[in-house]
Amino acid sequence: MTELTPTYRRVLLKLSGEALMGNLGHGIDPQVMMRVANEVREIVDLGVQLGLVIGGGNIFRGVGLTAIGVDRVSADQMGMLATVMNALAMQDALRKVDVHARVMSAIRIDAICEDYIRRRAISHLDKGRVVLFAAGTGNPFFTTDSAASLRAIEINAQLMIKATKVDGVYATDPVANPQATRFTRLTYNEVLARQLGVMDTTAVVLCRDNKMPLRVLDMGKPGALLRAICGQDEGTLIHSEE
Ligand SMILES: Nc1ncnc2c1ncn2[C@@H]1O[C@H](COP(=O)(O)OP(=O)(O)OP(=O)(O)O)[C@@H](O)[C@H]1O
Ligand SMILES: O=c1ccn([C@@H]2O[C@H](COP(=O)(O)O)[C@@H](O)[C@H]2O)c(=O)[nH]1
Repeated sequence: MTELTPTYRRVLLKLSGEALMGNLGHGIDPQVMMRVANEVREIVDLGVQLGLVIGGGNIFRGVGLTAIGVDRVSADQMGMLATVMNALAMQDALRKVDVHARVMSAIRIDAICEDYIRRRAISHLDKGRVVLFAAGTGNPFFTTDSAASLRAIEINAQLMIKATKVDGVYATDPVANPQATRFTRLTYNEVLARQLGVMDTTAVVLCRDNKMPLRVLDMGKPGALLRAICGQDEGTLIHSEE
């Protein structure tokens, strides 16, 4: 077996909340959680500093709640709290596989986890702890993709990974159109011009303007994360113009 060497020293990984529920209709599938925790351990064991942002779509999404009459700001606050629950669950799963992890929340919930303070987050990363950035940006009307882009830039990550339910960026949504073709490489401007819906525009623009490379890959594919971190051609790479 060939030995894997990491290409990146510090990475921000965005995990799909929805993918955490596996085949369940809601919540967290413990098997999916433990599989991801083990993959994170492999990456940390290689000496890679890892920040995590987990979505909340397996519990609440603001837009879904407004559809049943919840005020948008309250709905988004519920969505952000859902991301805190996922982060706490992942912190626990990581502890079970002997990975030191700290949840840092953008909304103050200091009886449960630390507040997000950038310098403290970087200090945790330098000590080899995984930092779970919870509660998104702390503001309504955003998504965890935007939060992931923001944190990736703030911590000077060398790569952001969006691990999701599809194995890359396609010409059209592959869930709606199974014939769609996958890109191996794209620029952010191409993503915007073609209106490729894999990530919201705010997140795309933040990454583009701050030259943050992004790899989109399948969270359900064993070993995909490790291969991406070792610079292998996994999913789709999105980058700024050369
Ligand atoms: N051009 C495209 N290429 C790839 N996926 C696309 C495209 N357009 C839309 N999608 C959809 O984007 C989805 C991924 O983004 P989405 O924000 O919905 O999920 P997530 O961020 O992984 O989940 P969560 O919000 O729970 O964290 C895919 O499941 C896919 O159906
Ligand atoms: O900065 C943020 C991040 C998230 N939200 C709300 O949380 C849910 C869940 O996040 P997903 O990215 O959809 O998984 C989101 O729908 C928003 O309602 C937020 O308000 N601000």
